[in-house]
Formats: sequence, C-alpha cells, structure tokens
Amino acid sequence: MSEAIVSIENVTKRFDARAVLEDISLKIAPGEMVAIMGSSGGGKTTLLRCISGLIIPTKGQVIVDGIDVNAEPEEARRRMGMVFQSAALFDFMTVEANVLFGIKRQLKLSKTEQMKVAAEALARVGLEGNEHKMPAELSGGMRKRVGIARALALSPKVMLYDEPTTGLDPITTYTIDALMLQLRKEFGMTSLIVSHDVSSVFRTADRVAFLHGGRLVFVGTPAEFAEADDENIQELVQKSRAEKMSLDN
Ligand SMILES: Nc1ncnc2c1ncn2[C@@H]1O[C@H](COP(=O)(O)OP(=O)(O)OP(=O)(O)O)[C@@H](O)[C@H]1O
Repeated sequence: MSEAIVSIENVTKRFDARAVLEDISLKIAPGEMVAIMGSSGGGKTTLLRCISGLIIPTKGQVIVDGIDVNAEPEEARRRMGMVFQSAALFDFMTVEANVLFGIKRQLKLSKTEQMKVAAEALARVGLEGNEHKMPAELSGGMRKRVGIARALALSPKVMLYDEPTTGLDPITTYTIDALMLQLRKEFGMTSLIVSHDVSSVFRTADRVAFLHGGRLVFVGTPAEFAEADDENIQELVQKSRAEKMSLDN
C-alpha cells in the first residue's frame, strides 16, 4: 500500500472497565473508500469518534495525514470532514448559513470569498438554487447533501461519514452513493463510511472492515466480505440478499 493517509494503530477504548474497542489496527490509503460495518454495539461509532478526535483512545493512536490526532486534535481535525448521521443541521438557519458556519469559524476569508466557497460546495452536491431554504423544507437526501457540502467547504483530505444512507429510500441512497464516489473521482477524497447498508457498501467501498464486540474480525474487499466465513457477516449478507429479492419482486 502507498503511504497511509489514515493509520489506526492498536487502538483500545474502554468506558469504565469495559473495552468497547480492542486493539484495532487499520491503514487506509489516499483515495481509498473503506466501509466500517459491524454488529449493533460493535464499536463502529466509537471508532469513528476516535479517528475524528472526538474521543481519546485508552491505548494506541490514530495518525491522519501525518498528524497524531490526540497530540494535535485541532490540526488533525482540519484534515477531516465529518458528516453526521442526522446531518446535524441548525434548523433555524438557512442552507447557506449552515454551510457558512464552519467556513466563518475556520477559514480566514473575506465575506465575498466565504460566500463563493459556500456556493461552490453547494453546487458540488447538486444543491445550487437552494441557498435560502430552511432545513425543514428539504427532503432527507437534501439534508444529507447539505451536511456533505458543509464538510466539503473546508477542503478536507478525509471524509468521515456516519451512516450516510440510513433512513433514505433506495433511489436517494443511490444518489448519495454516487456523490461519495464522485468526490473520490474529482478530488481523490479518502472516505471512511460507517454503514449498515450492504448494497450501498458494495457500490462504494474498496474495502470493508467488520467490527464485532469491539474487535476487528474481518478486513477485505466487498467480494471477499460476501464470502467471509463469519456467522455475523453471513447473517448480514443473507439479510441484504433477501431484502433485495423482495424489492425486485
Ligand atoms: N460514552 C460512552 N460511555 C459508555 N459506553 C459507551 C459510550 N459510547 C458507547 N458506549 C458503548 O460502547 C459500545 C459500542 O458502541 P458504538 O456506538 O460504538 O457501537 P456501534 O457499532 O456504532 O453500534 P450501532 O450500530 O448500534 O450504532 C456500546 O455497547 C455502547 O453502549
């Protein structure tokens, strides 16, 4: 693998005495799309939070673009864009104001330049012309797009997506998948995607990492994942096949 842009090194996280992550190591190459899947309570969100610096591992470290996330959290966070499950928009602000929020805080730009960066980010996610709408006026898919635009506006090298397609219908899911792939094609964006959605993962991910009980029990391509000899993985794959068949009929 070329030099990793994200390097998770022997990360253990305990809450009180309970280990929620146990000795996780994973290297992600620039431009790679890696899905983090797993059983409910397996530790996916906790791992994403350790990577983003929102929580500090009990042991081990995370290096993002050469920066130790625990030692220099602000510097590391500048390299990462976080897209939250609920999109986490401010409901009392317009779409444009939501995207401008991080730009104003993090980028030293004139007002005109700030507006230009926000407009470009909204255009990249296909939301031009929606600047003055309120979040309540948007569909679930559009809200996710605003969340992506807000992260994208700060030009991160790595995007962290927490369940980007949960709660979306299959067609909207498809458009969000296409958008994540487009960002890789255009900017070589590295992505870590926490997901439960096997179909979406198969469309987008280069590799799948599967967490069970806080341990990384599988890392491999989607094709290897589909054939993996692990009962929790097979349960998920079979469930997804059954859902797909019922949708097709
Ligand atoms: N701040 C916390 N304090 C104590 N326990 C926590 C905390 N955050 C998470 N946990 C526990 O850690 C375990 C893993 O949680 P996590 O949210 O990372 O799992 P997950 O794989 O994302 O689950 P799900 O798919 O259900 O969202 C759970 O048992 C959870 O209760």
